[in-house]
Amino acid sequence: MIDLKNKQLILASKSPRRKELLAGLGVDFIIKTKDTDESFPDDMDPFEVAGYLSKKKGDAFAHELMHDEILLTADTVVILDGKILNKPKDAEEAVAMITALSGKTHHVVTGISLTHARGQSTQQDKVKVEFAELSSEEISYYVNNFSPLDKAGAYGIQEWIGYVAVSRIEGSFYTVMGFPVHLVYQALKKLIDGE
Ligand SMILES: Cc1cn([C@H]2C[C@H](O)[C@@H](COP(=O)(O)OP(=O)(O)OP(=O)(O)O)O2)c(=O)[nH]c1=O
Repeated sequence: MIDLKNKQLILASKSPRRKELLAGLGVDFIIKTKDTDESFPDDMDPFEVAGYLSKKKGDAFAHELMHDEILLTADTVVILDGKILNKPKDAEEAVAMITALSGKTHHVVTGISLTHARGQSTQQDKVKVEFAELSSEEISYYVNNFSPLDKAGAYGIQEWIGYVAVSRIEGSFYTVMGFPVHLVYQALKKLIDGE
């Protein structure tokens, strides 16, 4: 459905979920990765951080882009009580994060950026997620049997914990998973059609 018109789409992400979801859109792309600094200003509104970091990931590649290349970058943050929960550094922190999310409502924001020779566009999508109360046995089971360490907020909605804990979401499931496919589709179409 999206004709890239001889443009080369590059997904700059190490996330297997982003690769899988972009492939599902039916566009051809290649993957390039690089470690980028994911720091942000202390006084930044937490709800602006995902867009800011997706742009920053794009900026890290901007000087290397050829004129026919479009670079796609993304970032996901989990926000609980006005504070960002990053990726946990170990199992103990993962347990603490999920315990904090248990029985409460949080937000997940994913930002996406398209960077190309003529500029850059960034958008964000915000989702409200309600978690049921989880027992400490359930939390330990998840942390010991799945991979919370590469996920913002220490959970993957697409995994076991998503089945048992997520009682309600307002917004796109895919945004929580780290890739708002509907926004990517619209942004790519707009960029290609606008030329
Ligand atoms: C909340 C949530 C996050 N996640 C993932 C999505 C992201 O991969 C990760 C958040 O980390 P990010 O820093 O957004 O991305 P990343 O470092 O994994 O990948 P990149 O190379 O693109 O920078 O958490 C899920 O898979 N499911 C979920 O339910």
